[in-house]
Amino acid sequence: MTWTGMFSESTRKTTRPTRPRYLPPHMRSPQIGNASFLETGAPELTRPRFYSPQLAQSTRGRGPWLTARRNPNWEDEKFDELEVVDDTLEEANVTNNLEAYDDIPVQASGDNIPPPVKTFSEIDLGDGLKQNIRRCNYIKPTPIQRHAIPIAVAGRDLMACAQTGSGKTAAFCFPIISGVLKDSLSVTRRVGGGSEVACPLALILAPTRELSCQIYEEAKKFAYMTRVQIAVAYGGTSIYHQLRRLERGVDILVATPGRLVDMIERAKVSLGMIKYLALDEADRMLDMGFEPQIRRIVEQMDMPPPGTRQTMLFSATFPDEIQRFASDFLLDYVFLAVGRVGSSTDLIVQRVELVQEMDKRNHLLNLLRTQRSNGTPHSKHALTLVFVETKRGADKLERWLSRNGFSAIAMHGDKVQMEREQALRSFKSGATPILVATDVASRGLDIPHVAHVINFDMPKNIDDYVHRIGRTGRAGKFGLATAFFSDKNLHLAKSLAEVMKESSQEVPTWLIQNAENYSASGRSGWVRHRGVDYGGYDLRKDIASSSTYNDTYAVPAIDGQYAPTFLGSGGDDHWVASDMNLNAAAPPYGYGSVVASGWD
Ligand SMILES: Nc1ncnc2c1ncn2[C@@H]1O[C@H](COP(=O)(O)OP(=O)(O)OP(=O)(O)O)[C@@H](O)[C@H]1O
Repeated sequence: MTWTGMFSESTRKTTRPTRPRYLPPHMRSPQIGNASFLETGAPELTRPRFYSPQLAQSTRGRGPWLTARRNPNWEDEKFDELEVVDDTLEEANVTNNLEAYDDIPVQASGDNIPPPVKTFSEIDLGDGLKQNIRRCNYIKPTPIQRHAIPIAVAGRDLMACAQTGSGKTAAFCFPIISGVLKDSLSVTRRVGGGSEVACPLALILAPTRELSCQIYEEAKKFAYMTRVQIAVAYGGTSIYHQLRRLERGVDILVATPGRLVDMIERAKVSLGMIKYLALDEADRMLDMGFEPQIRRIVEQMDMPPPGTRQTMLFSATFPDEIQRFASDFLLDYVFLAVGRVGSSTDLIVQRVELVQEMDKRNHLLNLLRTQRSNGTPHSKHALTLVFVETKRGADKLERWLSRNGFSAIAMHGDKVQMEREQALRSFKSGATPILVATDVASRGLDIPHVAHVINFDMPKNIDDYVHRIGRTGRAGKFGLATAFFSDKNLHLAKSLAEVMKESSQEVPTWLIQNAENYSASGRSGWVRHRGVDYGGYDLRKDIASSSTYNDTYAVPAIDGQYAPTFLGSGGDDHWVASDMNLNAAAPPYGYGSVVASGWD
């Protein structure tokens, strides 16, 4: 029986035949070709290669689509009984274009790397989890999942980089859930003096409240009916309810660092039993903002040391200095880079426009008007995410847009948590199709139907740019990203041009010119490490050049289809984009690494 067959059978058995079938986010109505709605030269995008007419047919006209929701009675929640919202989209094109990632190069380094798999069924994940993977309609693993899951299931520490929207959440959730299932299931353990202390086996840390909620929701789906207990702890909301929940026992705790430290200090959570530690957006978690808290949690509370616990770090970007920090938390780890990491996928059409600060608002209005007249004005599914630099700027732009006939809502760190959640809900549902946000929304959020990301203000660095635009073009779908580039952003010209070039985007001549002028003026701008400052590069290779350390191994072939290619042997072969010769073809990947193509 095929997976699809089994899935249909299980839905037939449901006791609520009138309820629509659960559809995971990536199977819901996509914005195919919505990057072509701008008149001003946006490339026509073609229908994804893996479009399924059968699925589209079977869902057409059914009306409601399903979305996950937070349910306080989580224990009673049924996988196929999640909240239903009305979907007015006539043509419910259902896509699964994950084949878009097929040709992505993969670099793995470390000792004795477990080989990748081609299917989920090749890995011993446990029946319950496998059934949920089918329920989620994850037919085949994405490249990061193909490589990372076997490494993690083998118990290895892992530092993994993969492009935004390519499925990293499942890549760390599956091994954790499967590991917890294999360990005897925990309940709240009583420690000392009769006080109730929750002792989770796994801890997943994320930088924002919204992202921790999202991971929690995902993990709950993956762990549905497995008896694995999952809870979430994040700030800005009542700690009392979260503590009550923990008292009922927890195996996997998803948390933001601040709230977790609070709970540990109140002796409500102990990390003494942790076997699995995952840091999502790991580079953000270890940068200057979070590093002291993370160090405290990982090194100064009662968490078992590296070697006793398994540690997994995931992000789309991994700057050198963060890798240096991170290696303190890891033991004999595998470094995995899927794709030329940090470069965004060519699923995202990137446009950059030269706009002076004072003209930005009018420029935005024109852009949105054009979008409205060319696009699908009555569809609430073409969502636009506008990034600004400051919280005040977000509020002001929200008001300006509303005054000018565009329904917009702001989200930033000065809003209370309820307002933040409300803004996100309103945006996700399409009720307010424009979200004006600060970087609080730049990382990890998986919002279906984000068709257009506009960098109204450019971010401080190119990593943030990559994460921001990664809110569109996810799970193989197409997206559009527009950047307003002003005099204030000259330091970003070079790295922006490089990111665009590497994602096969057309780089405007004026941008290249600006980058050259900036370099010529003696200022270095955003300096990239060997052409990959924003992306993934195993730092241990630097050690290798000054010692006998040799850490790069071929990724083993699968059925002869997976022929690794050796692309060079040292730093000299690397493409260094410093001369700004951006039109010269850069080697696709390098770093003296052994690379292999995507997953088939
Ligand atoms: N194997 C799969 N098959 C189908 N869909 C998948 C698969 N893996 C992940 N997805 C879907 O892809 C989308 C993106 O996944 P996810 O949010 O994990 O990306 P990510 O790599 O963590 O992105 P970011 O870097 O922005 O955090 C989600 O909607 C998820 O449900």
